[in-house]
Amino acid sequence: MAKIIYTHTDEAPLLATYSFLPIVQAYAAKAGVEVETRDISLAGRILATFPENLTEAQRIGDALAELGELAKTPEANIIKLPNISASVPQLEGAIAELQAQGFDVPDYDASPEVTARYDKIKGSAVNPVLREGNSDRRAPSAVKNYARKHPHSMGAWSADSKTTVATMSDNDFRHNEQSVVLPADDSLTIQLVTENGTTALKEGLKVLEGEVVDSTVMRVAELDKFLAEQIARAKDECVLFSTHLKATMMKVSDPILFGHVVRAFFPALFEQYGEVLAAAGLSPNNGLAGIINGVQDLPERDGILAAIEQGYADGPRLAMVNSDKGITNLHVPSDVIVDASMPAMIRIGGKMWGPQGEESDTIAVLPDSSYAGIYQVVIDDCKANGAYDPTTMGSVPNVGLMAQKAEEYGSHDKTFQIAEAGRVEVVNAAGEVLMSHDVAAGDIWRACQTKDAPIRDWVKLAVTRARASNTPAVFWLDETRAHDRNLIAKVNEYLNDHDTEGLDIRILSPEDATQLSVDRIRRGEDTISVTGNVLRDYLTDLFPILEVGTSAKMLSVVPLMNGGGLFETGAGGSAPKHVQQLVEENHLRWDSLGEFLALAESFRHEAERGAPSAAVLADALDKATEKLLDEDLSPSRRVGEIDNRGSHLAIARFWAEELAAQTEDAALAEAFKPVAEAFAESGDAIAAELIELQGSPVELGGYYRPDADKASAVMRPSAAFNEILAKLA
Ligand SMILES: NC(=O)C1=CN([C@@H]2O[C@H](COP(=O)(O)OP(=O)(O)OC[C@H]3O[C@@H](n4cnc5c(N)ncnc54)[C@H](OP(=O)(O)O)[C@@H]3O)[C@@H](O)[C@H]2O)C=CC1
Ligand SMILES: O=C(O)CCC(=O)C(=O)O
Ligand SMILES: [Mg+2]
Repeated sequence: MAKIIYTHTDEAPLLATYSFLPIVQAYAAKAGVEVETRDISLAGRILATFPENLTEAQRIGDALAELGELAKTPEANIIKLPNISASVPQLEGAIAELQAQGFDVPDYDASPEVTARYDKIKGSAVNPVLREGNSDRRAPSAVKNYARKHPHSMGAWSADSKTTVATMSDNDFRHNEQSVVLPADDSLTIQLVTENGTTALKEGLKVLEGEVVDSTVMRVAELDKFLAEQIARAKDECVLFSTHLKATMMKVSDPILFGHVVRAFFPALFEQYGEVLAAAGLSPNNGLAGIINGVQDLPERDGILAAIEQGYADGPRLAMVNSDKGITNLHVPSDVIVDASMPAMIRIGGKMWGPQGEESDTIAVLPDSSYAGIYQVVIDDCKANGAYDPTTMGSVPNVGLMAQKAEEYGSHDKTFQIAEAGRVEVVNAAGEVLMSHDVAAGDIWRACQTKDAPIRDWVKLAVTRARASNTPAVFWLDETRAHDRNLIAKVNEYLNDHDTEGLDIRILSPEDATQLSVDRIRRGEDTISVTGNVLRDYLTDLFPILEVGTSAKMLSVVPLMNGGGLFETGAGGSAPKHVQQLVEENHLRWDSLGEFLALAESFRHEAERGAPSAAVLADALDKATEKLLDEDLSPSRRVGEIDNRGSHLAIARFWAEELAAQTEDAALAEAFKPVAEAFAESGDAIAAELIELQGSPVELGGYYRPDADKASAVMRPSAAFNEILAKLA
């Protein structure tokens, strides 16, 4: 039997799964397609890591490792929902919850060995394992048409907006980059050479012929100087200070950068109490909230809290995550994540929220300048020409290089905070020094690898998409960056392997590519962005959020390099604030459009492998999705209106109608006739019921690991709806 794996993840997408998966399983079974789940949630991954701490009954297998292997085989057909890439505060929260639920998992800092095991679960630990292919993310035409007909709100931009991006002009990752292309398979050593001797930071790093390896360093003395300047500048210019990092995906480097921002904002706190905080194990890398919670029992508590208050008083106004609750940009490193936070700011006219809940211009600090410039181009364009118009604007789909832990994605085990001044060298097996950087104590040094096969595959995917959509494609590569120069040479070479006759394919720096793309979207023209991994992440939130209001509506396909398919649902994350709304008022505004789009592609993939009924399911689902968009039945943000469950009802109903009406597969039509009839009879009443039940708090029995029965009861509250699905059993 054909088999699709549907991932069990976290937060809002997990809750949506409790409602949607039973529908999918019931419908797919009729077409001979089995849909199984695998638990890759943060809680599940923690439990799978510590079997020896659990009872026999509590143990679960390592589903991520299993799917990682599956992704390398032609059999793979995986639907991947967004999952938590946990920061340390999130990881500690999940551990505490599991302990309270009776799982005897150790504390994060129980021992260095335990911390090392947890660090493998931390941050972006799922996506790089499953993404054994490059990425193809775009807004399908039904979604673009919907946005043109029902434009989302866009804040106004004013020419005198003081919002700006601040980034380093030297001494950062971008400016210190060195890059080599390996002439043959090799084994590398990364070593720190100091006056006291040589220490290996990493040995036996296997590399393949044609692989691009780069290394770089962020010099923290210069970083601190830069941050102090930006804090003073925000105060002078009376704008909010905000910082936008990726402490989740860039799990080693970016929490350290975040910690520097916290220190820079509260200099007196760290000058006076730095040692006390360090002795109490409280690191600024994990945010202000951890420090405030952690000092409650210390004798220095009052002085420390006063120093924090003094920091707020002395500094500029800080951008807020939740001004009602006093949660600032610096409270938790995973609250403000650059890919989603910068577009959200741009969408509302270059504003963030200040301490009094006021909308305000901001200096957006992105310390490393590798990619920060693209946002300044967009901001300048909006200042000059006003906000974009979703009813007329073109689209910027993306072809992203990410397979086999390409570029920054794979840097985690090659990122080091330098203990002692000296020189970091990358040395090959023959003892030759390939790259070398002088470093000071505290500097952040990192290396990245990009294998040749994924680069070839990426170029091919770009040409394929340019041809299929008859759209110009731009490689966003910067000839003043060492890594990008190596990539440009490869792109030029590999383009020769393809028929590019009549295609418009260019290579431009990220800033020039942004300018070209925004000029074209204003004219209603589309431009494919072909980018490395970080820009893939940034652009697949930026353009969708501007074009269609959210990255939830993206089709996000990963053609796996060994022939399987990974179908991601949307391009956004797990939207923690949606869970809060469900718990408080029983309304889930998660939009499952990404799931609908991914599922159709996954069925199609199954059909190509010999399950013809799956193609019928796919086509009917796509038609149902179009109808759902047409009739505006996506979840509303407000309680008392259609939510995630109501939109699942709509998709189930339209999908059944389409299946009953089609003539390609008589058995399927027959099977779905009674279902369509049942929906015709009671669908409207169920829709009303799903709205009426909203308004009061609900109990899920856990945040990271909700109780399955409780979550299912909340997400499948309509007996009438459940009975209709039961007809298919
Ligand atoms: N692929 C993956 O696995 C990814 C995982 N993540 C993880 O997700 C978590 C949250 O990250 P964050 O940066 O806040 O990003 P999110 O995308 O989760 O949230 C940002 C905002 O995007 C909007 N949004 C995104 N998806 C949907 C959807 N399906 N339905 C409705 N609205 C949506 C919401 O905006 P609004 O409420 O304004 O409508 C939401 O508040 C983190 O743990 C992060 O690590 C992040 C990105 C990708
Ligand atoms: O892997 C992650 O942490 C986030 C990934 C992400 O944001 C994306 O793929 O768009
Ligand atoms: Mg992203």
